Amino acid sequence: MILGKNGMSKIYWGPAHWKEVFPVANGDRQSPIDIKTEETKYDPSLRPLNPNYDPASAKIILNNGHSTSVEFDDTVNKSVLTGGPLSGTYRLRQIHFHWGSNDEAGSEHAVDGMKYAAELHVVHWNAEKYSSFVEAARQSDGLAVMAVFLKIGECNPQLKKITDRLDTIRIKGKRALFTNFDPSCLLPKSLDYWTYFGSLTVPPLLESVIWIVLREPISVCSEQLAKFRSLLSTAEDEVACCLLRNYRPPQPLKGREVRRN
Ligand SMILES: CCc1c(F)c(F)c(S(N)(=O)=O)c(F)c1F
Ligand SMILES: [Zn+2]
Repeated sequence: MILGKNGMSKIYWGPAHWKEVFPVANGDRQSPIDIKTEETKYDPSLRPLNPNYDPASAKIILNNGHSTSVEFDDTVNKSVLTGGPLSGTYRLRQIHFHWGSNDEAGSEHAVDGMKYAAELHVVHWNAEKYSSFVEAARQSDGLAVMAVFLKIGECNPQLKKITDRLDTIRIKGKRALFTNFDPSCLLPKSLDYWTYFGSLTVPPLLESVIWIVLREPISVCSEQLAKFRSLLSTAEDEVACCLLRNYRPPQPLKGREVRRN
């Protein structure tokens, strides 16, 4: 672990320093990206997305200091994603969010330079080819992440199930039971998408993600976003610091193609 002069791991110094610890940060398939809609390519071979989730798979909601996530039981093929650009069955692992310090920015991906207020990531791994999430995360086709934009507007009643629990996991490391939840309730009406080959947007930035970015946003209101910002990035024994923003800026496309269905 490389520690800076302030005793903090360089990872916590933010995206500009990640390349010092993870050289892949300057790789050829980094995420997120700014999607230039005019340059996306229609691909007739792309199939409809087929998310199939069992609400009983939901287990816990937690604050890991970098985001809040809902973790699912991924020991069996109970909640899976198939179709779209994917070959085979990808098992649901967790969902988490990215947001900013105000409503003007917060999403990781951008569309023609425009950022949304926040972004939901639904993380899956290729359980057909690999025996664990950790192994899959090291393979070029190991992970599939569905990204959903959150646009400022009406309060979102489905998101309320999550934002109402955030005050019980304010401190980094806190977790709470969270079951009977089907993340499909957070998907927009249309499952039309853009897809491209990319990476984790958080360290270790592994280039193992097939990104599936839904074109239609869901709504979120300012009061709901304020609850995400009141989460703490610090643990019990540390000076409290709010998790005000946790998005990585767009990375160079490096010649990659973005396809659409
Ligand atoms: C469970 C570990 C994990 C991922 F697998 C992942 F894909 C992403 S992200 N932002 O690229 O979707 C995370 F932020 C993350 F923490
Ligand atoms: Zn993410």
